[in-house]
Amino acid sequence: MNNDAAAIRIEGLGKTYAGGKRALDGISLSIRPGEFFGLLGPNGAGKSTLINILAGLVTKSEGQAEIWGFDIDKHPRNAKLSIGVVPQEILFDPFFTPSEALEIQAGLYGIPKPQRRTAELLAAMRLTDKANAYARTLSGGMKRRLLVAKAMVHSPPILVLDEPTAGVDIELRQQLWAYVRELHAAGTTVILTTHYLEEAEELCDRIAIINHGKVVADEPTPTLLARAQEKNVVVTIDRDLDAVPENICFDKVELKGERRLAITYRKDKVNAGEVLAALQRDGLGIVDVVTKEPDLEDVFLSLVRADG
Ligand SMILES: Nc1ncnc2c1ncn2[C@@H]1O[C@H](COP(=O)(O)OP(=O)(O)OP(=O)(O)O)[C@@H](O)[C@H]1O
Repeated sequence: MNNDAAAIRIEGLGKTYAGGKRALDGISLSIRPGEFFGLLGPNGAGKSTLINILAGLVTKSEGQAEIWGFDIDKHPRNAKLSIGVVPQEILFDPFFTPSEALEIQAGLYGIPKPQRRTAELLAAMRLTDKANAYARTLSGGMKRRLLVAKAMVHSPPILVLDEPTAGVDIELRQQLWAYVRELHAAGTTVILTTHYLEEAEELCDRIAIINHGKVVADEPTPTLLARAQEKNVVVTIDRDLDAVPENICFDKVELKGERRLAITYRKDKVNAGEVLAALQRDGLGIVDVVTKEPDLEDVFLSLVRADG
């Protein structure tokens, strides 16, 4: 790879499935080497289609994609060697053991026996005890870990995780992230699709949001968070209220107990001072104010809503 090359470069990528469904509609993205990149979007946004094109499992309809500097059409073999994908679905041959599954996978990539990492990957995924157990006897979490190990047999510089923690319990999720973080710290570029927004917020340096097959945001995580337009404040006032005060400053206001108002306002339209002044104009004294920083969920919803 050239020094200036992106880990992944996607230009005008489109996919129309047989039957006419337009799953990707002109996606362009550039992911830097070493980045921890989050790909978010509602169900059906096109995330898996995008990943499956990169993995060589789905053919694109138009556009270009390069993996580690290798065009997926011109250099499919090198492109494939540069990426490891942990798929969403757990699919294994139930009669192979984890050890065999990793050996077979390494064989598919043409990795000579002495260079295989089977024992090391099993240990990293805490599967050494299960090395010789049939895959069908593994728990859901163990199967998930085996998928990560399978994606790493050829030591790819890029690891893609397609919703790896869906249905995975918290403890296991944390183990999985600890390992992925280790890989990332060692230089692996990580791309993660997830529905768990707090997970993306915690792990990813940069996040792209796709909706209806288009990129609606692609920014460093803090910038994206700052873009949330909805702000929430909870104001405690000095008297009991039996009705909610209406004001054009507020987008939404809810009574939380007798003296607490949860107010949502758009920070591009008003500031907190104006919101509080509006309450004071109604004759309400302000005892306390608590503000909540927007989380990714807020940003995500406001962007997806803006996009229609
Ligand atoms: N093989 C296929 N044939 C026809 N349509 C498909 C096929 N695979 C996906 N689609 C459609 O393309 C759109 C994008 O699907 P995709 O699986 O890429 O979305 P996603 O963002 O990964 O969603 P999810 O989070 O639910 O996995 C959806 O409308 C889906 O129904």
